[in-house]
Amino acid sequence: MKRFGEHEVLREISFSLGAGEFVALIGPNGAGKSTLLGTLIGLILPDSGSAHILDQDVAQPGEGWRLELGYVPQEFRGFDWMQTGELLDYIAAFYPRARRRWPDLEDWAELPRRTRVRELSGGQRQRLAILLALRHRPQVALLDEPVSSLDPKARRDFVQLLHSNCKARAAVCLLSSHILSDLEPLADRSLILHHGRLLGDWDATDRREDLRRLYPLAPASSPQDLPTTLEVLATTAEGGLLVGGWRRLSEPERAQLEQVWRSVTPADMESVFLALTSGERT
Ligand SMILES: Nc1ncnc2c1ncn2[C@@H]1O[C@H](COP(=O)(O)OP(=O)(O)OP(=O)(O)O)[C@@H](O)[C@H]1O
Repeated sequence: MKRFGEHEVLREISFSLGAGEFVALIGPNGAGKSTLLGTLIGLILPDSGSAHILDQDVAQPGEGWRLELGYVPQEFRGFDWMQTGELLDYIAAFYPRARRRWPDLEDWAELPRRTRVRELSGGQRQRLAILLALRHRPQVALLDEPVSSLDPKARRDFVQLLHSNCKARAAVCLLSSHILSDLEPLADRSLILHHGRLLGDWDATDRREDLRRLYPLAPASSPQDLPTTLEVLATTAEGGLLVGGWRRLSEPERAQLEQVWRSVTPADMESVFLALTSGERT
């Protein structure tokens, strides 16, 4: 739990991150994503509770743990007077020589080494923050909206690079973003945060196969008529439903249900996000 004054910003959140997982952290503005990431990196101290990544208690970092972390902040500030090359060399000095390079990431960033940080464009500044945080190929990458200022090609290439690295090195990657189309095809899991609570933690297969959006075909369609194996997770303003448990239905049950409800496949990340955060949850 984390409180700022009287405001409870994170509540009863529990999840674990395992090796090789590429996880999307999504939620509306003010949901608590940055606070959660700050807690995981050890920058923000929770008032109660604990957080573990790869079995490591983040409040009690063991020797070498910091070397295995990479954190991309939502906004990169400071070092304005330095040239980007100087800053990269300066930060590299904190890491052992063998950990200072990720050539593909450096090629992707295409940063002019002699330009001062204050003269970089917003997107270049974001590329610099990414390079500073990840060039040592950490085992745990925590990224707070790292792609919001990047152009579409840079965004796509970066997310793919990050994903390939995560899989090749069995690293953990937790990435918050509002651009769900980037994450949809790659995320193994999606965590949905709203008002400081974790509303959902689905792995991609569960979300695709087990969740469905249903829309009434007849005015008389009522959630009470649904098979009891289905769980209604949220209702939307248009009378639609987000349901879980689709996998457990037999073919005849699905056919019967589809006479009165139109089932929309798949329940993609965006529709699940919208139903849970703007619909009425049950
Ligand atoms: N240092 C602080 N002092 C007081 N309140 C804070 C502080 N940092 C964050 N908050 C509050 O905590 C809540 C969560 O903020 P947070 O930045 O974690 O949200 P977020 O999900 O990252 O939002 P966004 O998508 O807009 O970046 C907000 O209501 C915010 O006003």
